[in-house]
Formats: sequence, structure tokens, C-alpha cells
Amino acid sequence: MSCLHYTGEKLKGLADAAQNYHTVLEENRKLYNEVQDLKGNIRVYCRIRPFLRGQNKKQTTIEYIGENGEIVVANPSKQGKESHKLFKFNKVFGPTSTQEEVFLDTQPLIRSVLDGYNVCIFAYGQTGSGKTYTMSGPSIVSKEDWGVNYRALNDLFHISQSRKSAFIYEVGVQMVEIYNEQVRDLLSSDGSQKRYPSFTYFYLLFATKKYIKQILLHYCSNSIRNFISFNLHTLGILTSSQPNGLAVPDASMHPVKSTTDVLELMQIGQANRAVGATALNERSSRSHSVLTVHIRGTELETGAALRGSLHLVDLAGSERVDRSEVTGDRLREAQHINKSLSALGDVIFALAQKSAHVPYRNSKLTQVLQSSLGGQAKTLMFVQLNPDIDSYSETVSTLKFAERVSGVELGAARSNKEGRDVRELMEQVASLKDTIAKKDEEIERLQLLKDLRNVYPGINGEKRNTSSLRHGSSSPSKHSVGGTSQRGRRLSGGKGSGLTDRTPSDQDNCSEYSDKHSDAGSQQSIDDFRHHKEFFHQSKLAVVDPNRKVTGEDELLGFGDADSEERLSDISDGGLSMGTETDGSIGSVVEFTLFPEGSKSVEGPEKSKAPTKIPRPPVKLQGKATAPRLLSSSSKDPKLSTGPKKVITGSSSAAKSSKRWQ
Ligand SMILES: Nc1ncnc2c1ncn2[C@@H]1O[C@H](COP(=O)(O)OP(=O)(O)OP(=O)(O)O)[C@@H](O)[C@H]1O
Repeated sequence: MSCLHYTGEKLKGLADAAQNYHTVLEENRKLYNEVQDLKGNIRVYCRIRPFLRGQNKKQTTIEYIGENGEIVVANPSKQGKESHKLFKFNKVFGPTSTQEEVFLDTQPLIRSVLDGYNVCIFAYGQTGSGKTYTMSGPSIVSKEDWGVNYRALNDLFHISQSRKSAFIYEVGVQMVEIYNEQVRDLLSSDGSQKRYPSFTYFYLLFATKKYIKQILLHYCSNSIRNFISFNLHTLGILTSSQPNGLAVPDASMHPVKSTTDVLELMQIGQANRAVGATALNERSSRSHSVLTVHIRGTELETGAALRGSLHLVDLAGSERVDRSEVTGDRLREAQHINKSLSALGDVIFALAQKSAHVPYRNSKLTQVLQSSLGGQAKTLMFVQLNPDIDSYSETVSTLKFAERVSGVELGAARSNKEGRDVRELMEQVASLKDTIAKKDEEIERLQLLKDLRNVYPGINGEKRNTSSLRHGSSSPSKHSVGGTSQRGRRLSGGKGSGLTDRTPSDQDNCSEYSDKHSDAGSQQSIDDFRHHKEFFHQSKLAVVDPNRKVTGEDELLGFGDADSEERLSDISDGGLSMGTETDGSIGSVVEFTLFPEGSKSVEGPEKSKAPTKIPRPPVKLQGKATAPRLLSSSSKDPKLSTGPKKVITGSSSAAKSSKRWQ
């Protein structure tokens, strides 16, 4: 009795251990997947198609399907080690797996689209292996048959509904196919539209928006362009300039509010898909189809915006050209398909090797999928297998490709979430850039005026200066303006040969005008010269003789100008490069700095006060690291070496001009 009891206890212990073993195994699988998520691997699920009706007597090549993603394929024509090959993926779905089971493991990815991630799910495999079955399903009549596409969208709407107290989501759908390296809109307003008049509204709406947008984008400045793009986002249209934008901006975008909307659209898309016939599959799709779902969500409490996209890709068959017994058009199609699939492989392997260059541009397919294949996306590949022994070599090459893909680490995916603060800052930056662009134009104008005033010291009023400028630019005496004329040419397209081009008569003219310069202006020059002298002395790169007597010419030839130009340029550049750190004060600094001076005479006490208005920050001396480099490089010019004053004028001015205007 006690022996029986003992055995019973032992058996119970063993049963518990077995149960624990399975629990641990399951946990391990979860942890493995989590680690993979953290590493950002492309997930690979393998799905084996069952034999079709009439194929009962066929021999299968699938030997073993493990619970942890192992699959063994057997080659009956080989002996020993070569007769079996083992591959391992995230999961393997056998021939009896249902559409629902397959989707259950895909669902977490769909959810993450609503959290602002880019997700790409694609099906890879030879013709007839079940790619379309997995992605779309055999029919949409019965929910059980629904493939990943419909289920994913259904899920998106359900989840977005369940989150509606916290989030508002807008969903837009595009569907394109890549056929013979040409991208075609499967939902465009062609014949199919007439068959589905209920979509006329959407077509018109989006066509009109796109048209207006294009006109505006063409004529508007950068900042306005940003503003338009931003506003159109809120209406459900994204641009390719955005990290999560449209890969094919010209493809029609269709706002959808329910799964029914999507089903109708996808029916149109499927009907428009290029379908041909090959020896392998009578309804073989000879194109890649890409269904893209764009999500824009706004968190009601915080105002944070997020953008997610879901690419659902049904690739064309991956079989080798020789096997599909095709010629003519079919052969060309097969070649295009193979080329684009190998480009996909190249991209994935470049990512795997962390190459600096990822060859996205080698095919339309990789261009379209670029945002979903990079480091920020979550990618899932279904590897579809035909179990038929006749397909053994195709099966092995498909599995080898998939095995390499499964080892690719993309890096942890990142969500496209923008807090309200970030968005407001972006708006602010856009408007500041606009302001700065205007100020830059103003600086250019003022610079020309200043140069003219240097040449014609008697000119005071802004109006007079402007008219002088106009006359100057058209009159034969233009060259006598020297630096002014040169700078003007440089700013307007860089065709001028620089200040060193000045003829002796130009220089003479400059000297002549410099003699007429005011004392106040000279005083300012001297201050600036002292500042420069100190700096050049420190840098040991200056080509200027620091003991040289300062004259009015120094000011004319650039000390005062270079400095003020530098300051203005620094303000301008600083504003542009500050990005989100920029605040409204930059604009006002520019305004304060420019306009009072620009509209006043060069002569008089105002000018000498100018530097106190724009206090030279202590970091400025260090920040001038570029100046010595430019000076020294300019000094190599033999023309410049004729006189130190020209060196300073030319280099400093040129340096600043190129910095600011290029
Ligand atoms: N899991 C499955 N269960 C039942 N039937 C399937 C399954 N997978 C595929 N089939 C059937 O196999 C046939 C070929 O499948 P499908 O058209 O999806 O292949 P495909 O890889 O998309 O081919 P192509 O490359 O030509 O697009 C279809 O009749 C489909 O219904």
C-alpha cells in the first residue's frame, strides 16, 4: 500500500514537473520574443499551406514542426545528413492552422500601430504557397476566412473605439501595386470607381486637396510649406517629408471609419490587381500589393499626437524564372519580381550588417517599404511554404532566405509620438524660421545699403540708398563700387569672382571714398579693429600686421562691416540652427538689431553706440574659430597677399556670406 502511495506521489511529482516544464518553456518563448522585440529583430512566422483538393496523393517535404519555431524539411532524393534540414523561426504554423490562430500572434503588432509605431507585415514565398490566403484570405464573405489584412483593420477600429475616451484616431488607407517596377494606385479613380460610386466623394475630396496642396507647396516658402503640411496632417493627409509620411504621396488616400469601408476599398483594390496566368498557379498575382493604413491619433488629455502606419504587403511569387516556364511578357514580369525581391533581400542584409549604406533605392518595393524596414519599425514576415515534394528546392531557398531575415536586428522600434509641447515648439520654430528668412532678406538689403553708404558717405536715407542701389546696379560705374558690387553679385548667385577681382581703379575709388569717412565711423572701426587684433593675436593665424596704423580704410574694407555682418549672421544662423530650442526672443533680437541701425545714418553717434546694443557675448571670441581658418585660407590667394586690409575684408566677408547664404 505504502509502495503504491509512494509511486502515486512520485507520479504526481513527475506530472507537476512536466507541467512546470511546459510553463517554463512557454515563458521562455515569451521572453525570447520580448528579447527579440528589444533587439528589434524582424519576426518571421512560417506557414505551411495544406495540400489542395486533388493533391491527396502528393508526398510532403515537411518532416517535423516544433512548438518553438523549428521546422525540418526532408529531401527523399538525398541520403544521410543532407537529407534533412532544420530551420528555426519565431513560430511555425502547420497546414491545419486556422486564420484566427495565425492572426492571434500578429495582433500585438497591430495594437502597436495605434501606439504610434510603423509596422510592416509581408508574405514571402513561391507562387501558390498561400501568401494571398494569409494576407487577405480566400474570401471576405465569411469572417473565419478573413486574412491578416481584414482582421488587422477590424482590430484597429475596435481598439480605436475602445480608446475613444482617451484618443481620437483618424484612419486613412492607400493601396498600390508594384508591377514591372511601376507603382500603380489600386484605388485610383479609373473604371473601378464607376462601379463603386459611393467612393466618388472621397476621390474628389482628396484629389481636390492634393491639387490645392501642390499649388500651394509650389509657390509658398518653406515655412508656409511646413504650416500647410501640418494642417493637412490633421485632415488625414501626411507628406513624405515626415518620418512617418506617405511613401507614395500621389496614391489616393481614403479616409475610413469602419471595417466595412475597408472591405469595400480592398475589393476594389483586389479587382484592380494585375493578375496573370503561369504554369504554376492559374490565378497567380504577378505584382506586389501594398495596403497601407495611416493612423493619426490625438490624446485628448495631453494633446499629444501620434502617427502610426501599417504596411500589409502581399509579395509576388518568389520562384525562380526557369521553373515557371514563362516567356515574353510573363518572363519580363518574373524578372522584375525576382529583381525586386533580391533588392528586398539586399536591404534586409544591409540592415543586418548595420551597413552605412542601405540600398533602398534599388527597387520600387524597397522604396515604398523604406519607412517600415528601417530601425524604427516593427517588421513581420510570413514565410509561406508549399509542402509538395516537387517544390523542395524552392522551399529550401525560401527557408534559407527567411532564416537570414530572422537574424536581422533592426534595433528597438520607436514610436512616432509628439507631445503637445513638441508640436507647439515645432509650430513656433516654423514661424521663427519664416521670420528669420525675412530678416535675412532684410540683412542682405541692409548690407548692400551699408556698402553703398561706405562708398557714398553722403547718402543717409534708406529710400535714397535703395534708389542709388538700383542706379548703381545698372550703371556702368557699378565696378567702381568695389566690395559692394562684389558682395551684391555673390549674394545673388555667387557668380562674382570675389573681392580680389577688384581692379586697381576699384581700389583707388575705395581709397577715395574712405578719406571722406566720418570720424565717428572711424572710431567704431578702431574699436572693432582692437577687438580683431586681440583675437587674431590669440589665434596666431592672422595675416594682419597688428601694429599697422588703423585708418578709415580699415573700416571701409571690412573691420566694422565684417564684425556687424558677423553678428547679424550669427543671430541668423543661430536662430536657424536652434531648432526646437529657439524661442520668440530670437526674432525680436534680429528686429531690434537690424531695423534701428539700418534705417539710420552711418554717421552720427548712433553708429558708435551700435555695439552696446548688441553686446558681444563672451563666447564669441571662442566661437570665431572659423574666422582664422578662412583668413588663412584666403591668405593663400596671391592677390590677397598684396595688402592685409584686403585679406581681412575678403575673407571675413566671403566667409560670412557663404555661411549665411549658401
Ligand atoms: N492555409 C491554407 N488553407 C487552405 N487553402 C490554402 C491555404 N493557403 C493557400 N491555400 C490555397 O492555395 C491556393 C494558392 O494560394 P494563394 O493564391 O494564396 O497563393 P499565393 O502565394 O498568393 O500565390 P501567388 O504568388 O500567385 O499570389 C489558393 O487556392 C488558396 O486558397
